[in-house]
Amino acid sequence: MAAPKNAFKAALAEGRFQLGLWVALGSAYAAEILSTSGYDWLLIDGEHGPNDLPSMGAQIGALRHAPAHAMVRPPMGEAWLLKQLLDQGAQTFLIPMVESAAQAEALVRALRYPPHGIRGVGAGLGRASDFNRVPDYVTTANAEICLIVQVESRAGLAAIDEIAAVDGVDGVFIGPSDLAADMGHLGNPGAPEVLAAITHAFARIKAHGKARGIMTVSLAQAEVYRDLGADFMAIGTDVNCLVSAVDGLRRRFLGEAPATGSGGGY
Ligand SMILES: O=C(O)C(=O)C[C@H](O)[C@@H](O)CO
Repeated sequence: MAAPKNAFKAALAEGRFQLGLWVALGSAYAAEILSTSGYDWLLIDGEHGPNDLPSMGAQIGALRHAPAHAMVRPPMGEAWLLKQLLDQGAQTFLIPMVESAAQAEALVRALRYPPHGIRGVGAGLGRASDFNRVPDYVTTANAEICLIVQVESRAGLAAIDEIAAVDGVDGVFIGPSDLAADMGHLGNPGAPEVLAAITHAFARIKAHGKARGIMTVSLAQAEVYRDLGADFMAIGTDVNCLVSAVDGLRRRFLGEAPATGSGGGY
């Protein structure tokens, strides 16, 4: 009996587009509610959501047997935290603020057992091995790890080829909000200069045979990114959907005009 198959990683390898949703409420209950909404993946946001290891672990558990695959974003790509999240059962990681091949190589090693990495052996205590009920977990886990690195700065763009070329990086996710901020377009991820940078980045990622990822809360922008060749994309967040639904409900009942705009530029 082996480590669970990573359906998201397999889909990317087969070129099947994967539709996602950002999950930042920090609630396992909310994650479970969303897990059967038809999205291929849900991003458990430990960078901007009110999350810690226990809350991320609970959300990983809520998605364990769900149709939607759990993608986990830690606040930063620290090996000690990745080790804990791996043992909690996470198999797909989105690591923010990657700006060099050396950083990407260190992440590859942090997510794998020796001899291919430095992951400490202790999954027998965790959900990853079904609490030590999977006898072949440690010898099969490496193959089911999916590493997505975030490029979201000018420095990261300058190193996009070296980063995408790293063996063990399965995909590169462009963070439009932080990239826009670093490019001088804070709050305006749709700026033409940012779109041009994303277009270039996608071409380079594709040239290295890696998956292209991105997120937006604008359906119009999502069409643009899809046409650019996004292989996996989040098209909204649980927080925004909750706010717009409940605020809109009250306005409609009271006959008020709908809210204008889609909120800030993150
Ligand atoms: O830079 C970006 O854009 C991202 O990385 C996504 C944002 O962090 C997230 O806040 C979207 O809600």
